[in-house]
Amino acid sequence: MVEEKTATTLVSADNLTCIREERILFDELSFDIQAGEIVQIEGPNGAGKTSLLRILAGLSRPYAGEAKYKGTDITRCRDEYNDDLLYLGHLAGVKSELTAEENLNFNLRISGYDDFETNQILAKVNLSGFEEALAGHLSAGQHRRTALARLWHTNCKVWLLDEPFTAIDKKGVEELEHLFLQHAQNGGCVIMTTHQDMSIIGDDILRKIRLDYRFI
Ligand SMILES: Nc1ncnc2c1ncn2[C@@H]1O[C@H](COP(=O)(O)OP(=O)(O)OP(=O)(O)O)[C@@H](O)[C@H]1O
Repeated sequence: MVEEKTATTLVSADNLTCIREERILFDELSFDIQAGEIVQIEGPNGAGKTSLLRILAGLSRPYAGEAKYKGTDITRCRDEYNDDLLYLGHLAGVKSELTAEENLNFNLRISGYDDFETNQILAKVNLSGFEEALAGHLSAGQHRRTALARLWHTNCKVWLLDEPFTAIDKKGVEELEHLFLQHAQNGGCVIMTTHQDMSIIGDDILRKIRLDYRFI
């Protein structure tokens, strides 16, 4: 029984505590996220959602507790975890001085991919005709789509996404929801923060982890 659970657990929080500026954002937070799950970290502004995602990504350290990948502290399996992790933060690594195509090309190459058609991937995020546009000249939604494009070409199982729907129109949100469902069905997991209501991923599918801050 225990073996079965361990086999499908991808990401775990094991008694995570995060303190910022003398404020406990979360305390002894524990959960396991299985392959096939779509998870929303929810809570008010400042509750610690981004802080939690950054800890799960290994970008910052918790005050106490461990973030784990397949049952191992992520600091002890960093190479394997990094190979399986796609993290898209607020700023999402899009450089204004590069074109949409150059940005995607760069992001896929530093992730180790060398066999892809940037134009085909950009078409999936509705950026056909904008391949040569400087990212700094794109609209907010198009800029965000440039960052999100790499979700359409990845082998990473664990997707950690900070506000993926920001500035994305209704149709784009639905397309992303379909992609998340497909990723979960293929054995991946999606862990995201969002204040956006979803229309395709219903409450029967979506798992919510709520953060509510309190003071020391
Ligand atoms: N490196 C840091 N140093 C000091 N304080 C920080 C740091 N990172 C985050 N904080 C503080 O921790 C709190 C939680 O920030 P966080 O970005 O995790 O919240 P959030 O739940 O993602 O908020 P939002 O919904 O507004 O995006 C905020 O009050 C923030 O100012």
